[in-house]
Amino acid sequence: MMAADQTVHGVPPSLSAKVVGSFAYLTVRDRLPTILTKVIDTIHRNKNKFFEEYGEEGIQAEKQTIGLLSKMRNELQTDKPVIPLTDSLQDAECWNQYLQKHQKLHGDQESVSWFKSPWLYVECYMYRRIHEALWLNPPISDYDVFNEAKTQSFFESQQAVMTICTHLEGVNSNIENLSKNQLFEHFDKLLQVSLWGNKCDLSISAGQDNSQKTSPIDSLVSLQPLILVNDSNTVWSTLISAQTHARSEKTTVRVDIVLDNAGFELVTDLVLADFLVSSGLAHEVHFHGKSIPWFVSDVTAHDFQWTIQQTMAANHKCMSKIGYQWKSHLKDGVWSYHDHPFWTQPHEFCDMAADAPDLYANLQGADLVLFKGDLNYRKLVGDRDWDHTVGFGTALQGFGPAPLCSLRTLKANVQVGLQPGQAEKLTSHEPDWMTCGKYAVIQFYSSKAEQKD
Ligand SMILES: O=P(O)(O)OC[C@H]1O[C@](O)(CO)[C@@H](O)[C@@H]1O
Ligand SMILES: [Mn+2]
Repeated sequence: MMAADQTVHGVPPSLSAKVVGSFAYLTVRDRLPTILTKVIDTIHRNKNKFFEEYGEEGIQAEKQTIGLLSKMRNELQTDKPVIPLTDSLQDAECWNQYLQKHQKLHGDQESVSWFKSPWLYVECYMYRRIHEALWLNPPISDYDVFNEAKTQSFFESQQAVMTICTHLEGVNSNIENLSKNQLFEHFDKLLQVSLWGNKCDLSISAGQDNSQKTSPIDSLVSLQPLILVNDSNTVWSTLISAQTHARSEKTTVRVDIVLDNAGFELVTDLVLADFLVSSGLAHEVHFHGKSIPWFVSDVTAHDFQWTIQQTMAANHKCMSKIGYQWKSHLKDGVWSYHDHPFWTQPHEFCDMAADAPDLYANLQGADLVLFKGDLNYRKLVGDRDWDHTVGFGTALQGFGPAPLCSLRTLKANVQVGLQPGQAEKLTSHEPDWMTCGKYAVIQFYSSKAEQKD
């Protein structure tokens, strides 16, 4: 039987809470129970709302959901085995098969547990169990327990949202007269705004306010040295060659954005997508979101529509104008929103071709796929204990449906593709450089000829 903590064919072990004192360990020991306690509090605080909407049934559902969540928190804190899902949702079978696969790998059921199993697996599992607890309790099955935090974070970033919309409006108003160099400069800025938008997630802060308070454009220069890998030139040349190819073949350029967080980050992604379309760099943008509430702040279909509605309804001329533009992009099919159960499963992305072949085939139709955020990065590289100098292409382990780029602020202790000595230097100055959210990467990979490693 293969031990999960061995390096197999050069692939290092998964990060796991079994390494006492590691970031994974501290997350499972401290941050996940804190998030669960907040979830329980939120449901309890909404008791009267449930009563008003559903009467006594709503109160019963609230109690039972809290019971299930407290039980899970106890399982987590006492390192109990991971148990199968009991709801009959579409993906439950797949989750249970994944569990069986891990049990077989270890030879016994006890060793698949909160602290002993891969961190990526158990952290994803916690969010799926939160969904199960609600789902088993109609009439509150569809309640998004993170909704309040997401809307609050959007409103707390209002000033920054207005600034970025005003900036975009200025760029768009003159876009036809811009030289290629000027276009690149705007592209580069908006790519970085979208990158730093990823600082604003609510999972690393265990649900505490983490919104954008300063001007997203003015801060770019001072943030530049904190980008540890910056492949924005390659991303640009990928788009330019896609454009040239599309012209000669009379086809279109399609960019996919695998979204991460709602709130300010989503606005920065929409701003980038708007620029891609208005500059003619892309003709179509496909957004990919989550089909269930996920990692506190991740975008669901509801958050996506809500954000566009709020932008339209804003009492600010540029913002509202841009909101209407976004709505018409959706109506015209220039933009589209997609979700797929694979995004809320625990798999590494190298499993996608085998486990979600339809999604893999879909992404193959893109000229560029942008993966936002930390969790997507962890899944791209399998959340494994890679040496920092291993190439991004190697860590992807065969995943590469299209040229891709990760835009990620570092919030978990995995990072590949660094120069020899770069990690050591960072560690000597700032031991928590991988988890403090201060550093970032714009990291590109393509299996085509221009690939980097
Ligand atoms: O929203 P992001 O950028 O994916 O960040 C969420 C990250 O926060 C964490 O909860 C930090 O441990 C990770 O699990 C996850 O990678
Ligand atoms: Mn997130």
